[in-house]
Amino acid sequence: MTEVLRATGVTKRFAGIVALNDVTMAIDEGERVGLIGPNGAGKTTFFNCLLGVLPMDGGSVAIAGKDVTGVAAYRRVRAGIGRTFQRIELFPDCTVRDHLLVAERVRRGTGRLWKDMIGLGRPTSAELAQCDQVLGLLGLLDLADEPIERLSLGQGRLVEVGRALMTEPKLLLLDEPSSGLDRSETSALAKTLQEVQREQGFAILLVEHDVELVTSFTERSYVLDFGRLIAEGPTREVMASKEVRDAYLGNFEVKS
Ligand SMILES: Nc1ncnc2c1ncn2[C@@H]1O[C@H](COP(=O)(O)OP(=O)(O)OP(=O)(O)O)[C@@H](O)[C@H]1O
Repeated sequence: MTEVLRATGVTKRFAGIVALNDVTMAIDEGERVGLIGPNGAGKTTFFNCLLGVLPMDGGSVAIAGKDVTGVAAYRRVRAGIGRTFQRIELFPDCTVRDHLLVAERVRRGTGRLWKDMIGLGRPTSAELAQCDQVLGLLGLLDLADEPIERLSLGQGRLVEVGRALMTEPKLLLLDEPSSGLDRSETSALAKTLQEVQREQGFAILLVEHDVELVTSFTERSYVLDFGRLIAEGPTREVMASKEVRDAYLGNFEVKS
């Protein structure tokens, strides 16, 4: 198995708070792994350290065997890490296809802002083909020319996933994809994600408060509490452990 992530001893402080304390995690290609813990445990901070959005105070990060500690975020994307956002970070007037095309240019490093600004930055046929392939995988092809503002929240989440897939990640970080979705929208999103993930073979690290989704979607989980890893192992065993239940299960949102 090839490792897509090895994070070792990741430590992050904000003023007096130790948000991450010596966190170590490894993920193999194609694995679906959960990262869970109560509010303020450090999950988003960990994502941001992996992505290079936040500098770390200690530790190292390797993506697909390449040490990216201290490396800029866009270079980490090219090394194989992708993400979706908890809050949908989309531009309401732009079409679904436009959102994906922008991401493709980030990966290739062919962002041509000056050309885009004077209308010369038309997408190439290869860019359009890749975009339509990803839209097809996610069942969004019929919506390609729709402005984002016409989409449901669930469809918007899939566009976020599509945008991340355009960078061809080996590891996709999903930040609370079920947030704001009802049970049936969450199940539909999970089903599509699972199908696409199986077909494409990338690994997923999922931050999620929805216990049902984490339990059904991930094989293994890590549990953070006050910035420390307090448990790791097969998700069902982790969820059943007393230490984990004591730490935070009372805070979990179980959707009916
Ligand atoms: N930019 C920041 N400045 C200061 N403190 C921060 C900053 N970002 C996070 N923290 C603190 O670091 C700790 C971890 O926060 P983080 O957002 O990573 O937790 P989380 O597990 O993602 O929580 P949630 O489930 O609520 O999203 C918290 O105590 C938080 O207040």
